[in-house]
Order: sequence, then structure tokens, then C-alpha cells
Amino acid sequence: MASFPPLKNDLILRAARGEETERAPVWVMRQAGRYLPEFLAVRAEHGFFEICRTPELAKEVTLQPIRRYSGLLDAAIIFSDILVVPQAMGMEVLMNPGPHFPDPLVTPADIEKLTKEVEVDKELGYVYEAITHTRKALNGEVPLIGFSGAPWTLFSYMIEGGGSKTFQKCKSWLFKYPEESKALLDRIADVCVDFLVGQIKAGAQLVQVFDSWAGELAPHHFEEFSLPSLQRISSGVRAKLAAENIPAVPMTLFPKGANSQIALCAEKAGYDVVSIDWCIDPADACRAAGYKVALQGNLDPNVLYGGRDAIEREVKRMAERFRGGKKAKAWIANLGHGITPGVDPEDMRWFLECVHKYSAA
Ligand SMILES: Cc1c2[nH]c(c1CCC(=O)O)Cc1[nH]c(c(CCC(=O)O)c1C)Cc1[nH]c(c(CCC(=O)O)c1C)Cc1[nH]c(c(C)c1CCC(=O)O)C2
Repeated sequence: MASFPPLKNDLILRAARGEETERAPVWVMRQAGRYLPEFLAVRAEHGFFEICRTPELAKEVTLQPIRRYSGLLDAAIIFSDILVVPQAMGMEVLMNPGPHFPDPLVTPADIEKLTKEVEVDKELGYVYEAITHTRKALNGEVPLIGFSGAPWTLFSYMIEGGGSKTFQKCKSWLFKYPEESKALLDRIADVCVDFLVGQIKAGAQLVQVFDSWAGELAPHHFEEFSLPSLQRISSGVRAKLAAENIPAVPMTLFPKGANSQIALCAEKAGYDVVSIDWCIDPADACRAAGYKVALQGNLDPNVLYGGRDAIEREVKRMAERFRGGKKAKAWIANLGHGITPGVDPEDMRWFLECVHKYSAA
């Protein structure tokens, strides 16, 4: 493994391990992205996946929010996308402007079209390079987060061929072809395991698994189809790291929308942190998680459109709900989903400042 500059801010790592911290560490999902003029300037010159595949550009856009909000953010997240995994498995993915798969999986016979033995380190080596390069450039300011999509969420994109409102195609698979679906979910999970281990070896100090469509499943379907592949990832990553004598890093699960499943995730999924959206009150999430995991979240991203007073009021409330009463084991402040393109970067700054102010223990 490469050697890196010493870390100057380990707040998020301590919180992720469940330690109480002097204030809540804070970062924002999609913090490197389209609300930043400096990102749009890079995007005007380069394609989306071109940025992902060019370590120098990926490093540049990863560092943009860290530079702009110097001293306010407690983590960087590597610029990439969850859909690099289907690409590595042999599928074509375009971004125009949302994700589009020209040749999605229609029936289980199409699984034949996927690469049989994915050479993950070769296919996704560009992400590892970007991580190593970025971690060096971060110079220890804040830890670097790596990530992957969750198998169920990736499965849905691979079958729907893009975003979906109804999830009709991928859900028909679950009900019509449950065994083939589970086999494919396991296959995606195995690629995710190698990919996350590779990112950790390359320098990622925490990893997050995005199950963006977890909330589309009925509770018993989540338990049957998504949870086993999430467990396969957490146990697989830990086992591979242990086998190579590489220290474990904290793992975060974001089961977006699956708010009735927080207890199950805290107890059985095998992650250190569970990230929650805004549709559950933090106090209820803390109760459900039962002190087993740290929690991350959960401001409604649209609050960032409500002006300074609303942002301050909502952050103050969120901090009270995470830290008062039967509080979280530990709390990492974030939005409940990604920041959206129309947010004024100065309102994002105000959000970060309010977290610093109101989350002090
Ligand atoms: C579902 C999902 C995707 N990608 C991702 C998820 C999981 C999180 C979530 O639920 O939002 C994860 C993701 N995508 C991106 C990151 C980079 C790191 C970060 O700043 O958080 C991360 C962590 C960059 C991106 N990924 C994408 C952009 C915008 C594309 C552009 O620059 O034109 C960025 C900055 C494109 C993308 N990528 C995806 C969609 C649906 C879209 C289009 C809609 C959108 O823009 O949000 C798939």
C-alpha cells in the first residue's frame, strides 16, 4: 500500500466507530457536483465518465468542495459513480443527462452477455488511481470516502436501463425469476466486494454502499432480496481485508427510504454506520438502531432552498433530535440524500456552519 500524509482531522472516523465526538462531523452526499460553478466549468470541457476515468480530473473535482469550504467539511468523497460497476461487468452506460443503458438486461438469458469473470482491479483500476492520487493531494486535511452501489440498486439500473418511477421491469424479475435474480444480485455483490477492497487498498479511509432504491421494496422483499447481498458485501470486504492483514475501515450503508428496516439493518447488515433520509425523525431512527450503529443524515436536501433562517432552524432541530434524549450512538451530519444542482453554494456553506454551531456536544 502507498504511504500517505498524516491525517489531521479524524472526526468522521471516530464517529463512524461509534465514539461520541466534540461536534458532529459533516459532509454532503454529491458534494462534488452540479451546484458548484467550478464543477460545471470542468464539465463543460469533459464528459462525465471521462472525468471519472481521468485520475487528475477526478482528483480536481473531488477537491473542489474541500477547497471552497475549507475547514467546514470533515470528509471528501471520491468523484465517480455507482454505475461504473455495471460498466465493469460488460454493460454500456451513457450519461445524457441521466444514466442510460442502450442494451439493458431483458430476461435472465441476457445474463450471458455479462462478462463471466470480471477482472475488477483491471476494469476499475482508474478509480483506485484516482483515490491514491486524491488522498495524496488531500494532504491529510480530511479522510477520503470510497463507495459502491448496492446490488439491488445496480440490478434495478441494469434491468430498467436507467432511472425508473415504477420499477416494473426489475421487480417482475424478482417475482418471476427469483432464483436467477438472487444469483445476479450475488454476482454484483462479489464485484462490489473486490471493488471496495481495491478502493481501501488504494487509500479509501471509509466506504459507503448506496442502496438508493431500498425503499422501493416491501419490507419482506428487502429482507429477501437486498439484505443478503448487503451482508455478502460487509462480510466479504472484512474477510478479504483480514486475509491480507489490512486494517478494516468503517463501512456505511445508505438504505434510502427503507425507514421501517433501520432496526434490521443495524442488527444484521454488518455496517458501522447507517445513513438515513429525512422521512424518519432522528429520535425514532436512534431508537430503532438501538445504539448498535452510528447514524448519518438526515436533512431534507430541499431545506437548502428555504433560505438561511429555515436552514438554521432545521439544522438546530436535527441536532437536538440526534443528540437529545435517547440519542444516537454517534452522529455524522449529512443531508438525507444528495445535494441538488440548483442550490446556492453559499447556502451550502451556511448549512455546514450551522452544523458546526449546533452539533457541539
Ligand atoms: C443512484 C446513484 C447514481 N450515482 C450515485 C447514486 C447513489 C446516490 C443517490 O441515490 O443519489 C452516486 C454518486 N454519483 C456521483 C457521486 C460522486 C461523489 C459525490 O459528490 O457524492 C456519487 C457518490 C457523481 C455524479 N453522478 C451524476 C452526476 C451529474 C452528472 C453530470 O455531471 O452531468 C454527478 C456529479 C449522474 C448520475 N448518476 C446517477 C444518476 C441517477 C445520475 C443523474 C442524476 C444526477 O445528476 O443526480 C446514478
